[in-house]
Amino acid sequence: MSWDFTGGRGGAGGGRARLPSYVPPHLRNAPVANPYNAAYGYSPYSAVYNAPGYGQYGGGGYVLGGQQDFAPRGRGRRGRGGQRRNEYESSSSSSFADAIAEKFNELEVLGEEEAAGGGGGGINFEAYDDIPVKATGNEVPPPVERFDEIDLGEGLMQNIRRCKYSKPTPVQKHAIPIAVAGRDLMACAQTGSGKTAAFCFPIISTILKNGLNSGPGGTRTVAQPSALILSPTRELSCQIHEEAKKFAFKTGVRIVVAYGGASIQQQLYNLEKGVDILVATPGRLADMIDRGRVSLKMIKHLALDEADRMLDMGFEPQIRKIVQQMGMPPPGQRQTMLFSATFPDEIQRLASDFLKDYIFLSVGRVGSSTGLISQKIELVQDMDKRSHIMKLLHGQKANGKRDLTLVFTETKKGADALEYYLSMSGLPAIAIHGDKVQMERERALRSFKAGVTPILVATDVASRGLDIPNVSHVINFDLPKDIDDYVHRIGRTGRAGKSGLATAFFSDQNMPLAKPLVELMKESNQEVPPWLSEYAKSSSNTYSGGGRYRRYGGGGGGGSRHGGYDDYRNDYSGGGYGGYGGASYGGYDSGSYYGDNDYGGYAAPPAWSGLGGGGGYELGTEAVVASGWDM
Ligand SMILES: Nc1ncnc2c1ncn2[C@@H]1O[C@H](COP(=O)(O)OP(=O)(O)OP(=O)(O)O)[C@@H](O)[C@H]1O
Repeated sequence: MSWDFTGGRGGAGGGRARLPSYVPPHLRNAPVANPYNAAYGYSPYSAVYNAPGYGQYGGGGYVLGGQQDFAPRGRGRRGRGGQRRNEYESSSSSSFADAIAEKFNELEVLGEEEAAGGGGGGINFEAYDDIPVKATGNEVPPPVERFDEIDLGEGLMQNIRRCKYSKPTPVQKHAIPIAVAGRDLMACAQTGSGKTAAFCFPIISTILKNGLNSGPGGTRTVAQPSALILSPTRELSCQIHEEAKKFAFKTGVRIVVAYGGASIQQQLYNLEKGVDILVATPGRLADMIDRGRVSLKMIKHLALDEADRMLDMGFEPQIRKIVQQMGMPPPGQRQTMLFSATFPDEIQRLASDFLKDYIFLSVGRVGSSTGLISQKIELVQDMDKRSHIMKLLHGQKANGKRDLTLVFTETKKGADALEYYLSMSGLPAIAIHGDKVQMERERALRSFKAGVTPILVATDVASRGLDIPNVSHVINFDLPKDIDDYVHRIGRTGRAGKSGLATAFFSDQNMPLAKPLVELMKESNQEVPPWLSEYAKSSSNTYSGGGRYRRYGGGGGGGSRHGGYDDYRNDYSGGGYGGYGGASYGGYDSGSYYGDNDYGGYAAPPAWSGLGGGGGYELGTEAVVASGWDM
């Protein structure tokens, strides 16, 4: 990938997004357009990591093997000008991604042979070879090896070829046939493994088969989408919207996005033009329903991305209201699909209320990180963190490392302070968190993606789902309290078969995380520093683990089945959800992150607690309101 910031992005054509006029802190009062580019330059991000194959695990699942190389991410080619606009696109935002979508029409459609996997776009996804796959439930539809084994419809197939998705990823191989068969699905697959397409393709394909809800130019005042995709953050909803538009390009399927912090009038206007698929954050959607502008009574497909987060204590009441009390057809009359990289049992249990006769699919050592990410944990006390990160970033610069670096802090204030510190020290950094207005958030993300400000300091608002090419390094300046949050954070790198580095600063305050961190690193074949193993041993007597929910544990107290999440129904023995003994990580860490979000103003519900050892779950009494997750 090459970068040119002199007149828009890439190639020679017109109609591209201009760089934002925003000037990041380090550049204020400086005349240079892109000092990082000047100082560092950019190079292609092309490393392919050959991860060791994972072993199979038993228990009735089917196991995938063989070659699974697939094409690079569907960014397509840059270049060739033109201002043509996708006639079906909504125009809610003139984002950077919009400019890419505009160019989509220009992309060459691969020939059948190439699309069937001949070329694979030059990237070999050997990392996914022998990945363990398990599907439980009644009459599980068999997986496919190629997209054209399923009747997805010619329009969608063309777009798949345009995206240069030459082969389905493992989660797509399994999830798409299940979803196209109309089955409910709870799917757990590693970060960056292609879950978005896994739920978008079946939705688009089924809508195409069943007929469009409303063509462009309709004038409904109450929008009645037939599919709803919910995600926890505004940025993620925008990203899903952009992806879905590419998949539905020129098919006539209308996709609209609704999220907080942006003009509701514009979004309502987009809905009036007709909508088949609504991508939304919960707060804005509830607002639109309350205003009588959206009706859910025609919903045939419901997808929750980052589903464990959506059913986590901060969101669960809102989601339950939307799904159960706002006119949506009940399970059985709609299809429900839940996707995430992590799926604690307690969340699975909650989620099962929304599903009927569902299939649980786990792909990869789910809940663990992918072997594509090389993890480094360093012992750094709080007072030394700043000097340490400076060394790290300067080292990167000296090594010619020119890709993007994402730095996570625990608090919004911490993010601002670190942004300022780095900027003042001559490093081009910008912050994103929930106290920034939406425009600032979007600008920060754009500036980061474009490489203008190649260091993004973020709270957990950026920890899930975001697919940013070229993020080669994730630094946990502050480690999260919960191991699953760590999994999602480091998952911003090492995506779609590429390798990445994740460095974490571990301080005394992170002792509760030592044990789950060691387990996770071992599962991902990472080298565990001896001091961390020692910490893990000593902390395991004191702490019950670093997670809010149970991650591991064998049914009936028999230790670990495998490292990660499994269908919670396997634990069910008719008398409650007990038997979480053995290696179970229970417990709830206080200090978690239920801050403001885009529907704002709710009191954080009671915390889950006491999940280890005895089984079941109970409500605790502490309502924790803190800093990181903020939309
Ligand atoms: N079949 C495919 N061939 C090539 N690239 C693909 C394919 N499917 C998805 N991708 C690319 O892989 C990248 C990651 O996909 P996606 O964002 O859907 O991952 P994810 O599993 O949802 O990750 P996360 O858990 O972090 O949300 C995207 O850039 C996407 O375009």
